Amino acid sequence: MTIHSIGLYLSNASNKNLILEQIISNKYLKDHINLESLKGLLHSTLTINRFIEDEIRHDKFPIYTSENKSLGSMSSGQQKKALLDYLILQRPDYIVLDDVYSNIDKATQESITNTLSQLAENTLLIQLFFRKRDMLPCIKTVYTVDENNAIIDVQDAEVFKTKQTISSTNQLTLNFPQGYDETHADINPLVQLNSVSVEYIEKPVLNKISWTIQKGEFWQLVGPNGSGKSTLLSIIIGDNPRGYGQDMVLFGKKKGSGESIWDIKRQIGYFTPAMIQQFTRDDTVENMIISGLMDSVGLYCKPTDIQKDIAKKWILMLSASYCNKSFQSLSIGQQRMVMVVRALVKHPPLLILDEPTIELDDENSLLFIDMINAIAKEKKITILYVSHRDEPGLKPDMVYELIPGKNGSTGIVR
Ligand SMILES: Nc1ncnc2c1ncn2[C@@H]1O[C@H](COP(=O)(O)OP(=O)(O)OP(=O)(O)O)[C@@H](O)[C@H]1O
Repeated sequence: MTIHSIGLYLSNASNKNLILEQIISNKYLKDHINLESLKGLLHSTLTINRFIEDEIRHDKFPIYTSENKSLGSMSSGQQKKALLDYLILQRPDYIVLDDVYSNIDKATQESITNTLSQLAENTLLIQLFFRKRDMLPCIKTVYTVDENNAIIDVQDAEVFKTKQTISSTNQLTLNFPQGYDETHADINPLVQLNSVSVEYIEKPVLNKISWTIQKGEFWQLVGPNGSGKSTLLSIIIGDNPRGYGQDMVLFGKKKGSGESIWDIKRQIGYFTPAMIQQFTRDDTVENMIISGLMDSVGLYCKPTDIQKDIAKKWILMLSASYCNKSFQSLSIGQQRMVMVVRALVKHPPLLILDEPTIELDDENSLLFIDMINAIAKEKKITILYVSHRDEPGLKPDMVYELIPGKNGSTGIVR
């Protein structure tokens, strides 16, 4: 039997989780392929989260590597790779791949492409993807899904590839509310790390990292999976106890000189896509932005008129159409723009964006990149951007690269 792998090209308006559920229960694709009585497995962060819950609750560790004895102790890219290896060993009839390349470094992406191309010879692959360039070469047929989760087009993959991809308009002009950077005009450098080394139990991760981040710079932090990018961010943000005792000057204060974790957090606007899952209440865009002034998830006290006024100015900067809208009613791309504004509203000198374009579709990622470029152009807020993806159109001033080694990763500026 010849097996033809298929791709589902989604936009952010479609309900991916519902589609995944319906594929596995043989409802979604039943007019096209019969999956009944076939053994199917799901490669997704949803599956990773379920395995990690099992590790915590039931002490079960079926997925491990020579380096990591549990999924929970792996970096996000390592988790996705380890899950894929594990699923392949289960010899399923088909695997549903949910945004398979996100969080994965470039070298691993290549090896995954090769592995899946071979696997596709005798296993059905069903790939869900948001970005056209993410389509696996072994995909033969592409189903385009609309905002109501309906399949609106079935095309040969070669024909699909030739369809024009949306290109950036670069039309976004942002008029930032006045004085948004007043409170931190004279702090420079913002971050100075002097020979910072970090290890987890007997496992060196960072090796003598020295890095200075000046006001107004736009940095991209890169490095392969497991090289320590998240660890380095958590040291700067103040979320990692291994930051204590390190030689660092953060926002003009030497680490250990009596600063509180909140002193540091006040200076940083932080956004990573996983944060959106914490905001389940149907809040207005205005309340979401005001909650950024308080560093809280949701709003627990009545906002003052001044706070409402500040939020309004920021909403108008994005678009008047966001006024009085509920956050949940926005597209994912719009939600992410609101989340960046939420991170900016307290006037942080430093904005950290951790894999911000994951799961954004072609259109929304362009919108998002336009916004980051507009913020960077102002040169008022320092940006630290972490991503494995080269986004055409995104132009960081400098790149800090972590290079893994036996004693942990070292860093170079390039
Ligand atoms: N809690 C932990 N216990 C043990 N090891 C850990 C823990 N957290 C991270 N590590 C290890 O530290 C290393 C660096 O992980 P980190 O998440 O910082 O990497 P990363 O560069 O962000 O990776 P990715 O690109 O996959 O997100 C990895 O090898 C990981 O296994």
